[in-house]
Amino acid sequence: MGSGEAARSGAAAAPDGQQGAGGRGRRATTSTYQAGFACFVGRPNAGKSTLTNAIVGQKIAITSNKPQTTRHIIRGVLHRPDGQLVLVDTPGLHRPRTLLGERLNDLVRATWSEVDVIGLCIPADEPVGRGDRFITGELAALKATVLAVVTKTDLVGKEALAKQLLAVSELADFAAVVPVSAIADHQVDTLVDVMAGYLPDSPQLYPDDMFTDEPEHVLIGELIREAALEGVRDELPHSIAVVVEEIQPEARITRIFADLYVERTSQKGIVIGHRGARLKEVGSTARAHIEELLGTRVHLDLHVRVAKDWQRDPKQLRKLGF
Ligand SMILES: Nc1nc2c(ncn2[C@@H]2O[C@H](COP(=O)(O)OP(=O)(O)OP(=O)(O)O)[C@@H](O)[C@H]2O)c(=O)[nH]1
Repeated sequence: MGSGEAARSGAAAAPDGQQGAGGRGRRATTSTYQAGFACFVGRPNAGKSTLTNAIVGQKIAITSNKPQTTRHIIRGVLHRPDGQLVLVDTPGLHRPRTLLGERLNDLVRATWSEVDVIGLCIPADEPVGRGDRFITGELAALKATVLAVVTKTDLVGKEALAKQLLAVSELADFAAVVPVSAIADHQVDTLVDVMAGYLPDSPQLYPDDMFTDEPEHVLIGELIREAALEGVRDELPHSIAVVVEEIQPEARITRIFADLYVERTSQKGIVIGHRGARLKEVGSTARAHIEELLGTRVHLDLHVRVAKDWQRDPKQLRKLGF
């Protein structure tokens, strides 16, 4: 798979240094600088966002226990003395039912074709299934090196994990199969080492102090959306979009004006809550996270608006940034 390295499998199989010189995705045998792009793919809920966060060590991608909450591509830059691993976060590939679904799939494929290393995430606690086979097939034609990452290993015992590693390694000729638990912080560093080993020789891609190249307003929008979804995911799983209209930095405070879009008037009530209690809570939760992100005090002005059936309307989708 990928650039044709010898296939490796087995727990935490690391790429070795004996695979010849040069070429994309080859491990350098010297102390050269390696940098490149990587992403995690996998079925919804496989643990991609949680793993990305664990690696970058910053709350940049939104996670939830409901599928398909990751919408924007968010990069995290991991700085190492010998290189840079740039993580790109993608939504899950899924059967498109709406225009939003189709756009998301296009976005996913576009990302896949631009990265050097892809980690296919398969949870340790769920059997390898049709979805995993489908994604594996889609990955086969790419130039990237593909690793399998068996996620959530804290949820299973040793024996079940061994079986899962075997089942996963039988799916395809992965460059490596790495078991990992982002939540228990088990093997996360090993995974990074393995991924970094497949990056091409390259000059530094981003300055040392850069952790993400996502525009501030997108990150802020994600933090607001995450806060707004808290507790109402069952009622409105994919019906909330956020547009940050204005960010005004002042001497001691940053003023942020944002609109929260729902699809129907009935949903507006859910988001606002009794006498505005929920919206107030959403505002203070989001504000705390934004203050952390920006390192300043924040005044957050939230408005809830209805954009009828925005998921199906191309004009609305464009306006909402899709
Ligand atoms: N126990 C355990 N749970 C995990 C681990 N990693 C992720 N989870 C949980 O699995 C659920 C899904 O995780 P996400 O990181 O949102 O999954 P995702 O693949 O990004 O999901 P989509 O955005 O839907 O594609 C969340 O409830 C996480 O808390 C892990 O290592 N151990």
